[in-house]
Amino acid sequence: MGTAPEDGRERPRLYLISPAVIDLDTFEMAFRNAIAGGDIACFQLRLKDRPAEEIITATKRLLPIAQDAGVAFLLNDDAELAKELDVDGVHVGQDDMPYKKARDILGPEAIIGVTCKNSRHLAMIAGEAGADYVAFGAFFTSSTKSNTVKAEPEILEWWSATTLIPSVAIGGITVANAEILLESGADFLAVAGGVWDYKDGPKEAVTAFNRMIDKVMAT
Ligand SMILES: Cc1ncc(COP(=O)(O)OP(=O)(O)O)c(N)n1
Ligand SMILES: Cc1ncsc1CCOP(=O)(O)O
Ligand SMILES: [Mg+2]
Repeated sequence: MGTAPEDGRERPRLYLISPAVIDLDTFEMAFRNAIAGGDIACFQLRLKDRPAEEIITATKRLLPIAQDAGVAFLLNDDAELAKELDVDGVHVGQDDMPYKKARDILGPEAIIGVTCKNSRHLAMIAGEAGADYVAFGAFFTSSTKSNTVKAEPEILEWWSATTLIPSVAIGGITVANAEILLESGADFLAVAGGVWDYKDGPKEAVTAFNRMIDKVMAT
């Protein structure tokens, strides 16, 4: 997913997250529309607590679409399934498989991100262990996930001043509230509801997020 160069800030990018439950036919259309809207670095299939068969079926349908568009494809939680399905990586939380075990399963090329909530300590541990990114949040109230810890934008400032390992900001992010996170140094904006529930549809949401990123980069 890239590391910021020493001579300046790399352009932040969008990290798309699926809804926790989907109708695959409907979602495939929404996913194609989102991709048509502009730059997306990464997609995480987060079918929360759904049967493996459902995740496998969805991955087989959505992975080629992501690959054609150059969007990295990650699974949530399950490194074994990520290996079996040959996707680009996995996101693990503090109650999931430990980072090290996920790395052992997936190998050195895989993208592995770790949830760090609002904790500098967890981020240091994940970064030192070799995580490809650390995820901070939830910065805002999320309609996708209820059991979250509140994070403050200052942690993004501190992280970007401390290390070159990319940060992912997550939790209730919309076009309307993303600016502070970008100004605070977020490398990626991880968004579900802010894209899928956008008033004008997912394509326009992705376009609007990219416009916001360009605006912040220009100032
Ligand atoms: C990019 C990103 N950041 C954080 C999370 C949350 O992971 P986790 O704490 O394991 O919670 P669940 O998503 O598994 O409910 C994430 N999935 N992605
Ligand atoms: C998985 C996750 N972890 C913290 S908040 C969240 C949900 C992200 O979805 P939304 O962008 O709709 O808040
Ligand atoms: Mg998890």
